[in-house]
Amino acid sequence: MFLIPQRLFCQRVITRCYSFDYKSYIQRRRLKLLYNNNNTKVFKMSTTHVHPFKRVESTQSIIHMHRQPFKVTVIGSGNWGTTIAKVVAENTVQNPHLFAKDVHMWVFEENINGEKLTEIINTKHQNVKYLPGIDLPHNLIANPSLLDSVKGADILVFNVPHQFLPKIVSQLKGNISKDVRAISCLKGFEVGAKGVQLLSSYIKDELDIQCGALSGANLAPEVAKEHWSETTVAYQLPEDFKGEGLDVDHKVLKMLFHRPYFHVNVIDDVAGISIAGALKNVVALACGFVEGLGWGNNAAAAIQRVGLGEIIKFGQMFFPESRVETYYQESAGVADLITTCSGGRNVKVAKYMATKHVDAFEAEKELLNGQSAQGVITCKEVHEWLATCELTEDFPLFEAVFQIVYNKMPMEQIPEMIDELEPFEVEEDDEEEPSAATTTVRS
Ligand SMILES: NC(=O)c1ccc[n+]([C@@H]2O[C@H](COP(=O)([O-])OP(=O)(O)OC[C@H]3O[C@@H](n4cnc5c(N)ncnc54)[C@H](O)[C@@H]3O)[C@@H](O)[C@H]2O)c1
Ligand SMILES: O=P(O)(O)OC[C@H](O)CO
Repeated sequence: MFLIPQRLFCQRVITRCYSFDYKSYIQRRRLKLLYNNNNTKVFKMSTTHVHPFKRVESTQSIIHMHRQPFKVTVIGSGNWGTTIAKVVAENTVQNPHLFAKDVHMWVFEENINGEKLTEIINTKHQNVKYLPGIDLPHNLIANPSLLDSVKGADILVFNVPHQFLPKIVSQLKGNISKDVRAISCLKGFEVGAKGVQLLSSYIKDELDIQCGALSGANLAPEVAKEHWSETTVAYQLPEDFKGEGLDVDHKVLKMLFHRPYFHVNVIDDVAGISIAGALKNVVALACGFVEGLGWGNNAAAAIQRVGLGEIIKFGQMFFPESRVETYYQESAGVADLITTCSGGRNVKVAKYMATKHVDAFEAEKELLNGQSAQGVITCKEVHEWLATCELTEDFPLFEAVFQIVYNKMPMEQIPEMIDELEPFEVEEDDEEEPSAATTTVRS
């Protein structure tokens, strides 16, 4: 009696989800109705590969029949916060078996010509200040109350400029169940008593919830206009993972963020994607300086080459769990460095500093209408951490950016500041009298 309607329902869902996506066919799995430990019916994926030109079930077929749909809240409503909220709200409508339709977006309330920004978003369905001209789904609800917006949420998507995170987290402390799962879309670090911390680790430690990250080559205005791009989501299953169909896992996250115009790859390397995302903003400032000086593409490429080296070195030194492959294989790695250095806000701010002879804060204020160039804060945090470790000389580009932004060091001196003065060892001739085994010289 029970199985018949359930099968019919299942077939209807599968029919809706047919796809002809050739590229990802090898990742697809046939849907199987299995029994879990509690003898409840759940759907799992078998390892059978499906022919690319046959109709296949997409990952949308992952259904759980015994759990309420996940309720999702986006914390933040800036340029990227609103864009990701749009992506998420589009997916919750299309996957009602998996997600609750309505997505709350916490908005730091402000008045726009006498009207509240939340009211404008909820009536005109546009964020006129931070993402003008983009229509938002009607199931995206702007909420000015942080605590009300997270009430009953199963998944929190953090997306604010990282300087505001500590205050938000302190307000949430004690008001969040430890079963909640989170994804941080922020790019930056937290530098404090615990040393240099990933923002996902900071959220995890402060709120006692599992937290992954989303990062990629994603200029928000392009994603908002639904121009194709890729991103990387990284998430590790928590120790108290409740099981497939019952808890957030890689498949659920793919369904939450993947759109036809926003292709998601889900991996485990939270540290790798977070380090790349935070530090590329510092490199982008240096890129903006040389571009603003009119030095052209060769100089910009040199900055990116040195910058990538320092990003990888930073990761290896302070987050040995991060994987070097992530930096060149994932959208969150070198691809993000390239896109940010081509057209991001950090590069714009730095170019403006070079051409208008203003400081970073003035440039940000004059150019960005309340948005944030995160490299300005990150270069200071990185400097503070490296100074604590007495390692500033090992990261000459990061240090040069800090000195230019905070100590008025002339940006024209970048080439000298980042010149690689690596010591190298010269073998003594075997036949000569033994003296010191090696001599250290500088190039
Ligand atoms: N914009 C992009 O293209 C992009 C893309 C990928 C990642 N990111 C990252 O996403 C994160 C969020 O960036 P964004 O572009 O959404 O923000 P943004 O730069 O547009 O910043 C504006 C936001 O900050 C909020 N704000 C201002 N004062 C505040 C306060 N006192 N407390 C709390 N919030 C306040 C504003 O209300 C607004 O929502 C950043 O770490 C950024 O690096 C941005
Ligand atoms: O505009 P930026 O410089 O903050 O960069 C935006 C994104 O991080 C690019 O992926």
